Amino acid sequence: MSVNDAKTVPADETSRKSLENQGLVYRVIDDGDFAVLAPAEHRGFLGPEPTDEQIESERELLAERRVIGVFDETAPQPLPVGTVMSWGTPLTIPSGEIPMWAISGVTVAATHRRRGIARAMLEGELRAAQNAGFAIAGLTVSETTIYGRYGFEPAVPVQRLTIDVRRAGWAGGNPAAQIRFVDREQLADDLEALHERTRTSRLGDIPAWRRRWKQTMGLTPDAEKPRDIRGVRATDGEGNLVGAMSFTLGDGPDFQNHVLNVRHLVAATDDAYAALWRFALTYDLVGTVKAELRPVDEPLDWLVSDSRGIEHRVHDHGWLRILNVPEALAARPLSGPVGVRLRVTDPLGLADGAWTLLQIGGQGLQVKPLEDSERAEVTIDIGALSAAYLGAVTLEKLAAVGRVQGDPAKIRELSVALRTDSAPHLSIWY
Ligand SMILES: CC(=O)SCCNC(=O)CCNC(=O)[C@H](O)C(C)(C)COP(=O)(O)OP(=O)(O)OC[C@H]1O[C@@H](n2cnc3c(N)ncnc32)[C@H](O)[C@@H]1OP(=O)(O)O
Repeated sequence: MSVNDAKTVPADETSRKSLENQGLVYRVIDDGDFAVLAPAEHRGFLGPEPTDEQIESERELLAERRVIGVFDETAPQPLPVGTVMSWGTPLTIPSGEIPMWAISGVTVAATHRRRGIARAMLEGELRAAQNAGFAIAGLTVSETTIYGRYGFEPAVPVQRLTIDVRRAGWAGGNPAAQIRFVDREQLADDLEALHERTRTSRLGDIPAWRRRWKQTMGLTPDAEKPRDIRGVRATDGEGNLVGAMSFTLGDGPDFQNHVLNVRHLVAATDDAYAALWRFALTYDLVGTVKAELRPVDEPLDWLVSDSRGIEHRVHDHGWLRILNVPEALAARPLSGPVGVRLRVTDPLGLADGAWTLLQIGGQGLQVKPLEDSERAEVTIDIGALSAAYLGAVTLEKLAAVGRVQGDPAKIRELSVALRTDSAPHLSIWY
């Protein structure tokens, strides 16, 4: 299925029936219902009631997505009591891209919580995605405790950096790229262009959308303090755009120690990367630089004089859920020769099975069903396999906590095969 066709996928019949048994209506929402969707979603994420202008500004994005609402027709307000949206998107993997079913905007009204509405919506999304031919689903989460039960696990970690700039110092020389301030509209365009140019070199990243960059630059009606947001672009010797950074400057303990918060930093060249960081770390009257959603293999430590001036806090960010094991594994090249009989367990019964994985020479991976699954050499649950899919966690580590069982030599063989050249990095929320 093309990634663009997700919007036409109908509401899942099993979830529709299970919610109907509770007197609830589960259905795909169309353009006419967007006026009630945005208020329900804002309420679900503990935000204020959106203005008409905000609802209108979200309409364009919602129109591109498959939106599900759960309605309680006895409720005095017409707002859905459950929401979820999804769309097809390319996910960067070692060989290029795989179509992914992205899920977002999962909310259940506080009046209807803990009676299985989210479970029905999530299981409905996974069945719909699988029926539509997607081999993998993904999401980013508000809480880490919600999605493991559906077979999702963190597969793309990121880190938060807090930099004491005076202690860290700058040791990265004088990069050639020129840094110049630009207005917010220009920087939204620059971030969009650079993200699209570079995302296929970041395992685990996905395309963004226009509204994402407008939000980053404070150009949507819900923006708080948009005038605090500044932007710089980096250009190379020929004047080509090679990097961009949006940031805010906040108060620190005193006037000489402001805090520079990096909202987004993207570079298409190593020189632009160094130039943007040098700009941030040598900003007059700034004592601390903070940055979120940075790659865990960020080379910044090697550009400063004292790497202990940089605090790293690694945390989960991109969560994946494989829906079709043979297709997901065959889509990404494994490193080196492999011959492993693998059994995958899946509590939801969507992707379980047993296969022989064979890769010899340059022929690519052959995945054949294993007749007698008892003969599997390695057994792994679907969440653990999803976590290891882009190489962020080794199977040895997952075996140490009981998520993988079997012959240690075969576990190691498959673990080595799943290794990737770089750490995955998802640079946006979705
Ligand atoms: C991809 C995204 O959109 S991430 C955003 C998620 N949404 C939010 O954080 C908004 C605020 N929270 C909510 O709207 C709701 O509380 C939701 C969506 C998280 C849960 O909705 P509910 O309808 O109450 O969940 P539901 O009753 O279906 O519970 C299903 C299971 O999840 C568990 N669960 C539900 N919420 C949570 C939670 N916050 N933390 C841990 N477990 C949870 C339930 O205990 C239940 O467990 P079980 O079936 O394994 O026994």
